[in-house]
Amino acid sequence: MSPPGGRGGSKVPPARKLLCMCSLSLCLTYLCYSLMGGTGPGALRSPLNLQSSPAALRSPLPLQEALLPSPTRAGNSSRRRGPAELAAAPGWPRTSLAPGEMITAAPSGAAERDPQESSTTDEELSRGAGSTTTPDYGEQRLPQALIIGVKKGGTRALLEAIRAHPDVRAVGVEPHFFDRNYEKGLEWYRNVMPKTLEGQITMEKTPSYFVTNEAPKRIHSMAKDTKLIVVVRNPVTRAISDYTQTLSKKPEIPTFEVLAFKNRTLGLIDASWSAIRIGIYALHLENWLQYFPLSQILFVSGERLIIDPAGEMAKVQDFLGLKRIVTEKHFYFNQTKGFPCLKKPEDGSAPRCLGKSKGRTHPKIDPDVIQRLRKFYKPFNVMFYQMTGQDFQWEQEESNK
Ligand SMILES: Nc1ncnc2c1ncn2[C@@H]1O[C@H](COP(=O)(O)OS(=O)(=O)O)[C@@H](OP(=O)(O)O)[C@H]1O
Repeated sequence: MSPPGGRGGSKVPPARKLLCMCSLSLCLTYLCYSLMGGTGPGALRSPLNLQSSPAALRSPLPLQEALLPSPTRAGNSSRRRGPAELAAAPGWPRTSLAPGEMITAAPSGAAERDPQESSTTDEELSRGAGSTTTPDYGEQRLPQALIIGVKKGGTRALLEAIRAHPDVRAVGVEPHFFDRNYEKGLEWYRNVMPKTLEGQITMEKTPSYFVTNEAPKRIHSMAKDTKLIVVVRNPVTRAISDYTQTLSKKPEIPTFEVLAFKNRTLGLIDASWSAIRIGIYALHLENWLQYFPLSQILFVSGERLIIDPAGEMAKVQDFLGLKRIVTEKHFYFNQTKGFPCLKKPEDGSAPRCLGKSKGRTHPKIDPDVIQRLRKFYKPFNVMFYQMTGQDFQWEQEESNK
């Protein structure tokens, strides 16, 4: 049985596909128009019934190209040979965490720091680079693979799991190079990276790259063969998670229900609110496809990363051309946390769950608002499935509730 998030999960007849592509192309155009202020900034009623909008007459985005059948993933056929081939130790990683990193040793309750919660400073970056997982040899290299999003998708869980691989070295903090720190230059970026041996992959994660307009071009100009990983999650749940994070820092903000609408009586969703906008994955992906072929982007299901972390990690390792070393043996389900955690490493340190800013309890949201948001996202989700060739089954997931 192929997993719900797996490639080729949706078979759509060509004629329907074309029809779907056309209507979704129009609705994406309308969305761009709306965001640019065509109907008031970010105000959207329903993308599908606005195809007669003047903006729909011109389609700025080469969607046909994006919707072509996807080629075979480049990474699958070119497995890397790193030091792990020679010394593949089963069990938990030889990697250790930097002081102050956000993964906590569960029983000790040690201080955690979530880089997403606060801006990363230069000082933190240089500390992070030197001490994450790196012995004091090798070279600092620019990353060959990036986790580019999405915010609240499960990016931290994915990074920590892939860091368990001996052929991967990653920065613990988020460098935000391609959005906030680009003017500092590539040498600054390289200096943020841990040292690696020949054959090891350097990685970082900064979830805001996925929604940064300039990021694809910038990454492409650094290295056009950079492998990109996007962890996606049901956009409605993602929006609530995003809101929950903001609420934890600013308890005085209005309710989710208030922020979600431009005009609640008219049912106008406020797509200019970042919590909503980030979840329009098709819109952002279109930007990446101007620079990178689909075969260079791996989409990981945030939902499956929780229910089957080893399954998703197999796909990630294949994509990166790595031997499958991170397997089910590395995970256990922690009942208290309610999430999978990394098993006790062989060096005797404690098992590792993500910190308390991951897996927060979400506030209860008015079911009508949730319903309205589902309707809002549905056409964009369908478009995203078409573009990626993967059905993430968010609609099915919702109808089961
Ligand atoms: N193993 C494990 N442990 C804890 N949490 C997990 C795990 N796997 C995925 N998740 C989900 O990750 C969500 C946070 O996503 P990110 O790490 O991308 O957030 S951030 O953008 O870096 O702030 C977080 O969202 P919330 O549940 O809304 O807090 C989790 O649902």
